Amino acid sequence: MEDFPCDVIRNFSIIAHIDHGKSTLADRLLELTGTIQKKTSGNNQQVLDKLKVERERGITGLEYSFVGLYFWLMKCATQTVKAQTASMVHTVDGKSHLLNLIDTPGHVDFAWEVSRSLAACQGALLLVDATQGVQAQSISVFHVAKERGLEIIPVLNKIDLPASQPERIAAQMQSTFGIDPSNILQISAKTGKGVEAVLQAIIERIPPPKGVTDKPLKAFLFDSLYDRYRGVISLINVQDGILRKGDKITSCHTRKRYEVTEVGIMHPEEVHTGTLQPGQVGFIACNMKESSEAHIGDTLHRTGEPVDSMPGFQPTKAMVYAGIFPVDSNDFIKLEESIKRLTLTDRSVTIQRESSTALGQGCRLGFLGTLHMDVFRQRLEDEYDANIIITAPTVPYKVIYRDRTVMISNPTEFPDVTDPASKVKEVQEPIVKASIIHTYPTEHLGEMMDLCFSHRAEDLDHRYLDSGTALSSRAILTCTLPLSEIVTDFFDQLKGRSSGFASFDYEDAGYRASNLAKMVFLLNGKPVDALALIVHRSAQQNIGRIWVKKLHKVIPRQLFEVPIQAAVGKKIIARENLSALRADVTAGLYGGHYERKMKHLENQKEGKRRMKKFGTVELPQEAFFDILGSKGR
Ligand SMILES: Nc1nc2c(ncn2[C@@H]2O[C@H](COP(=O)(O)OP(=O)(O)OP(=O)(O)O)[C@@H](O)[C@H]2O)c(=O)[nH]1
Repeated sequence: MEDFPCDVIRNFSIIAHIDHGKSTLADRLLELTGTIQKKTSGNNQQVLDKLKVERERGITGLEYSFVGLYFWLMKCATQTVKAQTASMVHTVDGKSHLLNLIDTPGHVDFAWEVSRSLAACQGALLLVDATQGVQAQSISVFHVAKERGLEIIPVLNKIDLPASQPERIAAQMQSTFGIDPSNILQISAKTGKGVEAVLQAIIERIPPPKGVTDKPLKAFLFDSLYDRYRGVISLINVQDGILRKGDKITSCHTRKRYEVTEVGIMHPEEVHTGTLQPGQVGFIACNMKESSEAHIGDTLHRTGEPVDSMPGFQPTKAMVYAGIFPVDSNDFIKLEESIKRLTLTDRSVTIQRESSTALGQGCRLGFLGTLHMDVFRQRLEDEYDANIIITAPTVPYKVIYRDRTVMISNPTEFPDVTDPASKVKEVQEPIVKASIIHTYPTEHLGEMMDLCFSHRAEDLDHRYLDSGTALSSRAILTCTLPLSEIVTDFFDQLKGRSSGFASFDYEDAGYRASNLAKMVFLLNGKPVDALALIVHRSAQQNIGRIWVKKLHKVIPRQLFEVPIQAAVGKKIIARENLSALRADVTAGLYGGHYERKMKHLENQKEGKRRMKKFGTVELPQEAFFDILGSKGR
């Protein structure tokens, strides 16, 4: 490893949308540098695309679609299990260079990890499919890369396909990213055409890392894998100093100490080198037992020689919460054990025990986003054979009291904001900045805008990405949306309304005041106090989310979504508008799981009795709304 000082090292990643050819390009780079053998025709397995679930489902090669997107995100989530980082050596004019390809998850559910893995790079290839054009996910990752000062090498892929339109897509890249079309490389990762020029550009355009050998050891942890036998394997980038096998190291974040038992590079399989020099990228094993100990963005130093940690360390924060309950309550212990084992490999999930009157004992889990949640649920079912119900996802709310601020992630912890003694000043909800890129705007633009407005969009804007004819051009629509609006059915609706021709992405945009209302309604004839979050208003209808406050014994403490057939004024609704107040409980439980639980309970006498009471909610004439926290709306 001493043969590779900083000036011959290049650390880079590939930013690409699903199926734009990231794995194929990575394979070509590995082949051209002699890191792996050129494939024989019968062996088409991609080296860096190893994820089992993807192989089993034959996802690679799927046309761009939401199904593909789903599985691709699934891969992103499980990249915490298998990262795709590889080192290769490329010799130009007799001078050997060490090129480290560092993988980045491509979705903003993992925004923090994207930003951290890019922090280990000095450059990135921005890979765009010359038949598909720019997609929403690439834009947000591009901006993160740009903010970090990375050198971007734009690459157009799949130019071998007859449907490719390199000039048009290059113009799109110019208008979206401000890239000069003459800097764009045109390649076919499949046939290998133009890939040699990519290697050359990596060496010529990307600056080398700056590291100093005789400074104290400073290593940056950017990813980790979990190995059943060896525990956590951390992927690191040595910033300064030399890391050796046997070194005693300390984590800046946890202050825990470890002894380095293995050091090496991914080439692309693990190759033990015994040391890693400044600027180099590789793996270490150091008896870390749980993934939660390997904090992405952590700095490691030699024990007794402290260094400044990388700036801005933030632990991952959960943005979407849901309760997971066993269908059969006797299975709780087994379920909890499975969840704990699964979180060993996915450090970003938070767990808390929870119990519900109707659903029994369960766990409340926090996820980075809804897709992360779906991936976790699917893995729990597939890998641990768990038979579960998952409740409607909720987001964390910020309750601002006169003297303090409290984060609430469980509706049951919601304070009684209607009680003046509660001293609640305002309730805020998380919002995101959303981008939707879609084709055929003449047909779909109105639909997309409608969809956004019906989900409480604000600051809506749109512009065209290229100057094609109105029928074939692409447009980007941006707006702010409450996160709670996209945790339920936003993806499905987007897919339906755009006929699959839209890509969607979002990033965290802080919190804003939300509309909470107090109401009283009748449930099976009995008055029930409730809190409603008015999520959508129009002259004809108001959609409210209701938290049942004084719980009727039989109702699980869940969030209900109800259409309320009444107009709501700013402060209190006029009584005469409160006709035909009828609301059906529509989303008490998430997806098809609700029916499964019902079915299961139907087999139990007691359950039958319990579930029967899940009926129609009647809002009486006397129902009233007192909107709180409506500042600025
Ligand atoms: N014709 C053609 N097909 C390509 C090219 N590059 C990739 N493909 C095909 O496009 C599909 C997707 O390529 P991948 O390399 O798996 O794409 P990816 O970006 O890694 O996709 P994910 O792994 O799902 O993120 C595969 O069927 C490839 O064979 C190319 O240059 N030309």
